[in-house]
Amino acid sequence: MSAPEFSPPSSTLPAATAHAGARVPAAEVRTPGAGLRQILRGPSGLGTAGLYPARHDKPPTPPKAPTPPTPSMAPTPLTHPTSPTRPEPSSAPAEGNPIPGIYHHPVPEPDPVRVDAVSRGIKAWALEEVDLYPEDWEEEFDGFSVARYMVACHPDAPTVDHLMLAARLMVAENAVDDCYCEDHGGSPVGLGGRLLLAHTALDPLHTTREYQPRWAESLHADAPRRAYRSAMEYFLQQASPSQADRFRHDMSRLHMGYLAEAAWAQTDHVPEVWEYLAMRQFNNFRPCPTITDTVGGYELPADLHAQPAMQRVIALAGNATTIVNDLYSYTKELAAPGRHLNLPVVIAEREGADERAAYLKAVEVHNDLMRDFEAEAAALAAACPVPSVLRFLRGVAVWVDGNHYWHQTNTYRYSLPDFW
Ligand SMILES: CC(C)=CCC/C(C)=C(\C)COP(=O)(O)OP(=O)(O)O
Ligand SMILES: [Mg+2]
Repeated sequence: MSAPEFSPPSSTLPAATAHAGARVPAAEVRTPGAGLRQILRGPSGLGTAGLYPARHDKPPTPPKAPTPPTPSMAPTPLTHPTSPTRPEPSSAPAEGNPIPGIYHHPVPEPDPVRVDAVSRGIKAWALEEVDLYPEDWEEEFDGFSVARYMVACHPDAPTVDHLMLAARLMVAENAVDDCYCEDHGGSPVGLGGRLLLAHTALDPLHTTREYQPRWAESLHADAPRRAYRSAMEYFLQQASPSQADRFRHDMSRLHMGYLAEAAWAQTDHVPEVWEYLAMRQFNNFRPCPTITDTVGGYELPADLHAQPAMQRVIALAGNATTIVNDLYSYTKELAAPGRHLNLPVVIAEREGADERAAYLKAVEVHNDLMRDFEAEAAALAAACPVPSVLRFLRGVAVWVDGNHYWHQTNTYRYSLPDFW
């Protein structure tokens, strides 16, 4: 199939929010033209509501008390054994406040039935299939709430098994970050070698008969490699070859970002703000939203994914989601030993701003990235209204929203600074 021609997004095209129910200050709302609204809205006839599982017209009201799971969707029964230990709580009410002034879109509470199923499945995988963590990390594993995260980010996944693809990769990616780079024994020293060898769990070594078995054995040598290897094996059962290659490319980007962060940490270098943003474009959530089509059970063709306009949309979305992390994890990172770079810290250091002013400027940077993402996504949707493109753009937008939801509500992990 050849890609339809479309021009690069133009700033003269009307911008649009891709979401109903966005809480945007009235002055900031730019109104899309009727034609563009129609494209962004997609089909609206009888029976099309199921295409927009995350769409809602009003911000959700937080539940007052835990509600029993309702069978609102019928997930495919999990084939995994039920975990012997307690999975993350699934039906607790959402907690946490959004950062004042942050531009975001609230999402409905993730389906508790699915959260429960993914929670059990991921715990069983972590404990029984990849021996991911020692017992005393269990609370932290549960507190991460990966099931709630993934169910919020992928409301269009056709089955729980599809959600499990995203959940395993998310856990594996965090295991590499924790064990190789950060909290759990990570260090910048020797990181390049560790990351490269772990990367071969995603992008296999092709070598001679003599050396192949030693490599294959190495993939079981530590938790990050076991997790990468297994999560990728599952992913390959569902992904097409080009979806798998897209994922490998995004993971190479991620690993390059980890290396730049580590190099700066080793020399205690604080980059300029734009340099930090460049590093964070690579040390980034990008590999997560870009699997939205695999998790959704369809494919954005490789030639459409590779279009510069699509690449720009993906990069802006990844950058917005990652600066969300910098903002919500700010106090956690300040409390950690040593200096941990994040956008407010770098702005304070390089632009001579006090902590509060730097933080508020970082919120504005995030908001600008979000608006640019939405404007470029709207322009691309208008220029290339191919169904897989429209669904992929919606999938990325929903991932952005689910990611904000998870950061806001993960009060086990994050808390806001006292700036307001
Ligand atoms: C899931 C995934 C691809 C993560 C890659 C990069 C990453 C770990 C983040 C974007 C999160 O940033 P950070 O390391 O600062 O995480 P915490 O603030 O510790 O939650
Ligand atoms: Mg962080």
